[in-house]
Amino acid sequence: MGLFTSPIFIVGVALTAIFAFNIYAWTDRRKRYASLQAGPPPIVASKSFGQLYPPSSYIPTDLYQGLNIVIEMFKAVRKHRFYHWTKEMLENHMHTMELRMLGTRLVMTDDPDNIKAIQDTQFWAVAKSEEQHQIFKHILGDAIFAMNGGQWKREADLYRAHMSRVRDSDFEVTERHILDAFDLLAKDGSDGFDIIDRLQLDIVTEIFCGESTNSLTSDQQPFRGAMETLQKIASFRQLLGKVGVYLNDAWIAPRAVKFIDDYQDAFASKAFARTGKSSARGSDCLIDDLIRKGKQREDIKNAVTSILLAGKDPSTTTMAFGFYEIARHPHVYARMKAEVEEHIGLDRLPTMADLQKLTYIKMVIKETLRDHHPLGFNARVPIKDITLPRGGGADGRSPIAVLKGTQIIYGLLSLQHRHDLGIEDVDTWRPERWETWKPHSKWEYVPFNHGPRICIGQQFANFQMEYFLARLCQEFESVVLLPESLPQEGLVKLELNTKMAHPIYARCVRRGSG
Ligand code: HEM
Repeated sequence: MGLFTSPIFIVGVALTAIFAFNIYAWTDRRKRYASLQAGPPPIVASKSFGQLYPPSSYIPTDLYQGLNIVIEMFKAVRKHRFYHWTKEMLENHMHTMELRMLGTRLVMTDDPDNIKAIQDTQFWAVAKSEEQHQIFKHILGDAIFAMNGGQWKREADLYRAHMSRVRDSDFEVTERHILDAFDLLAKDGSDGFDIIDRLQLDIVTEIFCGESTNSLTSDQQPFRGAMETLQKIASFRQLLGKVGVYLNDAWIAPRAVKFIDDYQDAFASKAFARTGKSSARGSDCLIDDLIRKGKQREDIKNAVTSILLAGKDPSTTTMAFGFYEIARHPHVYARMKAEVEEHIGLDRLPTMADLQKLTYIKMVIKETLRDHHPLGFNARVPIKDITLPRGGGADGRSPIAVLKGTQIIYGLLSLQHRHDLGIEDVDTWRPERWETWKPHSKWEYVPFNHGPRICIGQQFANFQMEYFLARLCQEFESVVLLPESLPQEGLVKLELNTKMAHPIYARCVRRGSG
């Protein structure tokens, strides 16, 4: 065996190359920090969270550093305590910190000034990352959620025309599916989360994709099952950072990938068939409109699952947590019922003008969005070296540098639970707070985003949630949580959004039945 082929030589060369690369990367980063006149935020170093590496003494050992953090993170996710885990770290690191895990560096923050910079003042300097795009490819594809720049703006304009308002026909569609949902809710032992999720799926498929899935009237839920599998895998891949990008959903769940592909295909085929007929140019739903605007088959397939996720998941989570809280707080439900009886009565369906008068129900929704933010976290990547206003210096109030390509994760759930921002009983669900309280700044309450990338469906979502709660009050005398429901305060299941960790078993008694 020659010198150049001996294992010791090869290992030696590899180690020297890794070392040289690390030194180069380290020197480069120091230069860039110097030109931005700011350093990285505190770096999370150990299990105790208390120790920090001052940025200046940073040792170039990215590859293995952070293994302990990765292990802790997965333990927290398994116990549905990822949110607690990040919140504790953020509190111990002045609300902005750097995590180094398996070769990935990410900045995490729940500082309102940083969130303002990301969503508004430095909006064009940050983007949705290519890594996220790859990880969520089978769910979100190349549609609006993955787009950036001019392409995103054009797509958002197309969506806005359909999603930013409520049409008269939306009332009829919503009511029809709500009646199916109420039949299931009236049965003891059913899971409120499951019913609300099916309700939202049926409504959104009908309104935006032209045909309802009618999952409430079927025992088979293959689409929801496949989507849940892919969302779980994507969330897992996301936690693995760069390593996760190289995994492939099809290796882990080939059947779910195939099912979703076929499902998108079926929707696209029907939509092209509808819009292709010269006599009837399809319906006025979003999907048909996208085809009329020239979108190709692959765009339509991507749009189907994006629309379903955007239109269903956050509303489901909010409505389900709202339902859970109402079932635990009978005095809240009593006040909601009184409001509906006063402004609408029991004999007719709510109109848009009626919904505007339901100020207490609006508070119930606002409080649910505060206490149980349905997205929980969000992410962006700078497309050039930038500074964010907070997180540096001894008190965390000086700017920090975030280099191009670094993942920035911002915590919305933890932002809305910050004790130090002056919110009384911050961890208590209390709709009445909204009678006298409002956030100091709009950047302390961010359920729908602010800035250019604000939720396009905000008005539609509020309509759906208000209508559902008003109809619940008209239909059911009482909604009471059953003892078999496990407590789920602060627990969240990470599946792209922050879903409920456990089913909600409640007894819903119809008016006049008892
Ligand atoms: C409680 C319910 C909802 C909440 C809290 C919510 C929240 C959000 C948030 C925070 C974003 C920004 C995502 C990002 O920055 O990556 C977003 C985007 C979006 N939402 Fe919603 N959403 C809700 C319901 C809906 C509904 C019902 C629809 C459809 C009718 C919808 C359509 C969209 C769309 C299309 C986007 C993409 C906007 C873009 O990237 O420009 N949302 N939503």
